[in-house]
Amino acid sequence: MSSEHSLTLADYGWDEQRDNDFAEHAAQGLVPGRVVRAERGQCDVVTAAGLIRATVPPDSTGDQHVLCTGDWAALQPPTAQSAATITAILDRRSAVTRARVSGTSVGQLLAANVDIVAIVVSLADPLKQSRIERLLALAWESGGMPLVILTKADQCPDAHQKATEVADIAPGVNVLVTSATTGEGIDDVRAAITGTVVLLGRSGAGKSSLGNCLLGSDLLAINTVRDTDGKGRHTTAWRELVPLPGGGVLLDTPGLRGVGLHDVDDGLDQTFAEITDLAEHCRFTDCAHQTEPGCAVLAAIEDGDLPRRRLDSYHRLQRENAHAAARTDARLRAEAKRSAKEMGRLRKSINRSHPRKM
Ligand SMILES: Nc1nc2c(ncn2[C@@H]2O[C@H](COP(=O)(O)OP(=O)(O)OP(=O)(O)O)[C@@H](O)[C@H]2O)c(=O)[nH]1
Ligand SMILES: [Zn+2]
Repeated sequence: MSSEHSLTLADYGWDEQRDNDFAEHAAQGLVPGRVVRAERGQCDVVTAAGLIRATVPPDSTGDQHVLCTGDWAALQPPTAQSAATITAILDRRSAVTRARVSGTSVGQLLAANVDIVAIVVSLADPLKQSRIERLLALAWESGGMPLVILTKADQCPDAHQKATEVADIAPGVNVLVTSATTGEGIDDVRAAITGTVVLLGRSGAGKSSLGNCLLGSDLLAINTVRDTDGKGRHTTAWRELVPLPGGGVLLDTPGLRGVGLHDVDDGLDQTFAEITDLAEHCRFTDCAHQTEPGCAVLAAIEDGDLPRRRLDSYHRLQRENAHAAARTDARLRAEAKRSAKEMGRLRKSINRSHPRKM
């Protein structure tokens, strides 16, 4: 009996509101589960009966359901004849999305239903403010609450000075100083975590080390999990979603190389909240804070109240975001051209292979 079986769905973040919302699915004999790892067409899901593997059929338009770690789903439970099947994805309360590295117009979902988006930054490396701002925009946009966790404090003589610098570019965001080596700040992180937390940061930032600290001795439970699909098979599954001993759930993403922005207008406004506030006092409501007369943002720079770098960074990220939006528009136009005939053919073939309404 592994410790896996003493866990309940509540340990994975299931709550009363979800339970209420699920009533209509439950009436159809479906069960809830949370995706701990998603692949194309298949995923590992934690249900009240343990971890199972489920298939993910195409949705009613023929597109693959885009499932992601952290999603809650309604499942048709497995039978002697067939594997479990995902029939619906429950409404996401939040979603972390980035532009795809390939530069296509569709965003890539990194994590779903996260309450805290923790940006992990190593103090052993020089601070890259714009990188933090970029991740903050992504975090704000997700609908989760951003948090900055500075790691490797033991490698940095002026860790708290650095924390102040980071706090200056992260209005409204809690900034914590930690070390996985000395244990500094780990309790602060525990105290700051509610619900599901995702760690975002570049490779080597110290995410795994931090995760290990938070997990304590339960870490080994990550890799060995019993497959309970009723067929008695035992498999080893790599999971990206793990309950923390003191409460909360850790969502582990693979190290991020490039993080392109995708549709983050609001996220940028929250990241640069002091600029957004100043902008309300510009003479023109559509002021771009470039050369306009009566610009309150430029006046603040002039007065030394706002660093020039902050505005430059804001403009740069806005431009990048606008480019991503233009790509999306181009894709939507191209999709609209797809012939009705093609769509009809697609639908027929789906109805044949999946007679049940999704
Ligand atoms: N001195 C010191 N080193 C640390 C600390 N945390 C992590 N490291 C080291 O930094 C390196 C990278 O740490 P990881 O935890 O693997 O980083 P990561 O962000 O998970 O990296 P990816 O898995 O590649 O995304 C390892 O050599 C760790 O031992 C710390 O608090 N202090
Ligand atoms: Zn202005």
